[in-house]
Amino acid sequence: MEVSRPLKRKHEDGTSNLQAKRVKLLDSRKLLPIWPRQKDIRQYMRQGRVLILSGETGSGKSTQIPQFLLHEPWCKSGKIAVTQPRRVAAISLARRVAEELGSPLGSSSPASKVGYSVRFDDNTSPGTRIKFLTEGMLLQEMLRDADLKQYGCIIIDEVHERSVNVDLLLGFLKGLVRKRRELRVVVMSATADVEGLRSFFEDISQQSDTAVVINGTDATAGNGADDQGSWDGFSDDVSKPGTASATANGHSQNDSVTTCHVEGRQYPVITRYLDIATEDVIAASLNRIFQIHCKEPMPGDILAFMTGQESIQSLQKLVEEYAQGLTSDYPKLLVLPLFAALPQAAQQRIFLPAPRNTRKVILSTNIAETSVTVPGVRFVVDTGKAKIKQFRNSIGLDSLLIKPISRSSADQRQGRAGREAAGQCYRLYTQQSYQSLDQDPTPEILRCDLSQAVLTMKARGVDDILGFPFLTSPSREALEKALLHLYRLGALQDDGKISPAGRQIARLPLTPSLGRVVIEAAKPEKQCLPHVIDIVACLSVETIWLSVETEEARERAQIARQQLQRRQGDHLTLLAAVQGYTAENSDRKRWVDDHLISHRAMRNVMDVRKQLWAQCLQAKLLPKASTSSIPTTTQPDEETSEKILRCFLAGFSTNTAHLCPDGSYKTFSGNQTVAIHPSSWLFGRKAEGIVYQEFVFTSKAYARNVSVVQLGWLDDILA
Ligand SMILES: Nc1ncnc2c1ncn2[C@@H]1O[C@H](COP(=O)(O)OP(=O)(O)OP(=O)(O)O)[C@@H](O)[C@H]1O
Repeated sequence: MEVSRPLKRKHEDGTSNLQAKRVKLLDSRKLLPIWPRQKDIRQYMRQGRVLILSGETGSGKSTQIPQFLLHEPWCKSGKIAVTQPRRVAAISLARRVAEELGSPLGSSSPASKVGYSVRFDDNTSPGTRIKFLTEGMLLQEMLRDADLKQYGCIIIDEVHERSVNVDLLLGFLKGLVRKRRELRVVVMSATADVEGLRSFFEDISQQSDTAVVINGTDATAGNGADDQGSWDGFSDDVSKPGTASATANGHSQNDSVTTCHVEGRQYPVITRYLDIATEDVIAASLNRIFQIHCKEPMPGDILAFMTGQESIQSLQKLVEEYAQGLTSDYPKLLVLPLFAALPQAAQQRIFLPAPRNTRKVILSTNIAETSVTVPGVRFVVDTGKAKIKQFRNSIGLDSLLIKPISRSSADQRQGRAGREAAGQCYRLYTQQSYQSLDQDPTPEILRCDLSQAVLTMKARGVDDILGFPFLTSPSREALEKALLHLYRLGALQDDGKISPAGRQIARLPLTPSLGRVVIEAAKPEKQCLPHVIDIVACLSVETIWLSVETEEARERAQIARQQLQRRQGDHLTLLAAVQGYTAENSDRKRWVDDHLISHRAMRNVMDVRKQLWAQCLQAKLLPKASTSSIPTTTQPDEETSEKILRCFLAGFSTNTAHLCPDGSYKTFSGNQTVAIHPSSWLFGRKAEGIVYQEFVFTSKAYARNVSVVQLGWLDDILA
């Protein structure tokens, strides 16, 4: 008794805190533009199986729709999946919806109703009813359960981004709603192409044997009035069932596809443009951040959209330097970077309130562009640019290019202000430039290498790739190229079906090329998987090396990193860095400082290394572990070094080049000139052949992460 009483009280306190928060948040939920539409939306979902929902940013789509549907009779036996393009949004939305429902989050309690699942982090409990997950994770789940039987409803959020994964999901879901008559699908965004989506789903009833139109009063649907349990009442402010308001363009009740538009945003956002265009967006951002900081009252955090990790880190340095020069009359500034390669814990810091008398300045890539509400943000600074993945036909590879964003991306960015109060958005480009932007981003499926997408389809039983129902069909040539690439990787058999190796690759959270490297390294004749995992983990972050800008810093780095550098190139140098770091047991911080390596990046590498190790154990690519900790790999001898590089060659045979008499390098496929990037250890050195991980375009075509290969090794592979 003595022991259990305090525990019980703690539990009760925890529950009552959650409930108090739920009640408090209910008042703000009722003010959202979507709130008065909930009865309509529930009604649409009883009558039809697919709802295409558009509504302004901040109207309440991502947080409210799953809650509106949770207690519907048709949803009782299934979970609700809500997909997000990025993990940062999936996690923050799950946290918010758990609070709004008065539920613990994820695996923290069996009573939790809300959880999330992102790459390397499944935070759900057996009681999870609403699961936020990245698009890639839902596709991964389809490997185990092709019909997604655990779900009664799939919500595809932010569909306008048109990632390859979203297009694949839409194609699979079109087939699934035909097959599973009880499944409901909601597709939503602030800037969705509603008509295109409606006609995509239009024929789900016509072509189906099983599709039936579900009547709003039949036993399957029920009227729901008694089914709400402890759900927060909605009947106070809603319109009558079935009454479509002027803005709702729901189709007839016999139609399986319904469209609905939710009008209005909660708070206004004033948008300002530059009068004269600027090229130097870093200087313009710096200027704007300090103008806001010095003129605008507190509270009011700033969210600035930059192109990538490098521009974020440069701007962070500048803002911090300038902030030191401000007098104590001004509030303090807390700069928080946000980009994909940042560890999850560091990403989540943006959601914490700023300390007293401090203004948060979040410098982000487009990962905060959609779905997220960053508490405290009143000002958005938009550079109008983003790094966009694009397939370069000339070299046959994907590369990241800095490009102007679309108008819908600009509107999404603007929508990050005005979520808790009125906001302002500063666009660092002219109004004319905004007008000339494309309305929507080009679907990724039209601009990227499709190998991963095709492998995803093959692994989920789609043999006729050309017959797959794509929302926008990629070219036949692009699909054939992907099929050929997968065939060369050994992921497809002669008959075009997926091979056993292809299945293993599809289960790894890696590109097919890197997956092939891992599979190769596990072969008995190679046996270098632990080394390869160390290297692949390093390649998952943008770079582990701290940037060195001045000549003096470069010389210092040269000396500091001398012990780690390997004449064979960057892959083995990265391996030496991981080995040095993991072998250092007393002071890793000092070790990274001594070698001019980013501690943050290295911690991230350790995280990915751990996850990859676990996945390889699960896939039986590694022998069962005798200990739970990952051993430090040994320095590879000459023979092992060759094996490691040959593994990379197996995955990246198309990323190879040979030395020409004039000292330049020409790619084997495409005969393009390519230079070794200055960040590479091989920069300025000569080798008869090279293999590289990626192409970067700045002033010219550069190969990054490069290693030496012997031309003889290539004969086997290119034959
Ligand atoms: N983590 C949070 N902290 C504070 N308020 C939040 C949070 N998440 C959501 N909200 C509130 O709920 C509102 C609705 O958010 P929600 O994400 O559901 O809108 P949305 O229509 O999906 O927006 P978008 O199209 O921009 O993704 C926000 O404007 C904000 O007021």
